[in-house]
Amino acid sequence: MHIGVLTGGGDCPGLNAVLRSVVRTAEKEYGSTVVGFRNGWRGLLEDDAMVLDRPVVNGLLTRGGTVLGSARVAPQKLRDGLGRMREVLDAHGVDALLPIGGEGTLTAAAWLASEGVPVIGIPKTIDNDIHGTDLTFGFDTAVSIATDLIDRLHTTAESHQRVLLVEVMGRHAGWIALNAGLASGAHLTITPEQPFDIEEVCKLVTARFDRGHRHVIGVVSEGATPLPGTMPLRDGGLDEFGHRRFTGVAQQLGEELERRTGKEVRTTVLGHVQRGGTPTSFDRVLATRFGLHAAIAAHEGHFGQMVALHGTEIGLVPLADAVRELKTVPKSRLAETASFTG
Ligand SMILES: Nc1ncnc2c1ncn2[C@@H]1O[C@H](COP(=O)(O)OP(=O)(O)OP(=O)(O)O)[C@@H](O)[C@H]1O
Ligand SMILES: O=P(O)(O)OC[C@H]1O[C@](O)(CO)[C@@H](O)[C@@H]1O
Ligand SMILES: [Mg+2]
Repeated sequence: MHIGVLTGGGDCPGLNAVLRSVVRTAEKEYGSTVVGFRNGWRGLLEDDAMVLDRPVVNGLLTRGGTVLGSARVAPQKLRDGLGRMREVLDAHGVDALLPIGGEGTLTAAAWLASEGVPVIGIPKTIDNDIHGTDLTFGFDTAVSIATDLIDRLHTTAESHQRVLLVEVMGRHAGWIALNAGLASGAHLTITPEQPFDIEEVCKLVTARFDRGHRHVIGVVSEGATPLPGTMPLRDGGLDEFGHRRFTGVAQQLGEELERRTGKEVRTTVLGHVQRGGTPTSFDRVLATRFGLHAAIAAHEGHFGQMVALHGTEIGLVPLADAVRELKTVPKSRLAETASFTG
């Protein structure tokens, strides 16, 4: 069998580990071969391919990023390019395509599957917002990095009796904020799932200083929004791929908080450091198991499916189900943070 792979969307720790795992399994267990398409779907449209064999993937287990490169392509371009993508897959003799990506890449994969292309999806994203799988690889690394950095902010916040707000990634889902907030003992966590009330935030901050505490740490998802009518948030419009352009919610919240409470506020935006560097051992293992099971599923012909973590086991779920909606943080998980707020 000849397997095609590509990595789409934002890069994330563990992508290279998946590539290594797919190649090792395909070659060693089945005597199969693997071709990689560069820069996500663009590589398939432009026939930009590279051989992926064991010498190429040696040493990739611990390396962040993706040796295949990643890119975003306007969905309409993909839809217009279906014929071209089929030609390229045929020209390479690809029997199964394994797209590795977030909800966007997997939505494209589900659509290709519905058009009869033999596809098996592999879920990746630091955001952990893919349905049908308990976790995606990259998430554990992102939470670990964010936790470590927030830990470091506690000391400065205390020394200066400041409010320190930390903006973490999370466009639609607050998983990183929730977990990094709990792990680092944050006093306040704000996620996209629950619009915040600036009045409540001010009360929490004032009450904490009144109780004699010397600092406040707040974790804010980049996609958080204020309750309508409570405070303004600049509108950045949409980018060419239809994603909302962020304008720095934590910074704007911080300015408003400082104005209303008189407390000194500083904001740190963690940004892409959350996606960089080597994956944690957890993500190395999850990525390796996803790659292994996707290669097995390809050889068994389970097309139109996505590999997924269920408890401790790796299973398969229909791609169409996985991309129907995003997995956001449920109210019950948000409620769990109540005891640690303030
Ligand atoms: N609705 C869609 N239909 C077809 N293709 C899509 C669709 N949404 C996204 N894609 C394709 O998938 C690519 C990657 O999507 P996106 O930029 O949302 O990243 P992702 O895979 O969701 O990863 P992440 O969100 O973790 O960065 C897009 O550039 C586009 O080519
Ligand atoms: O790297 P870019 O294109 O700025 O994308 C950033 C987005 O990608 C992610 O890191 C992964 O989906 C999001 O958390 C973030 O909103
Ligand atoms: Mg996405």
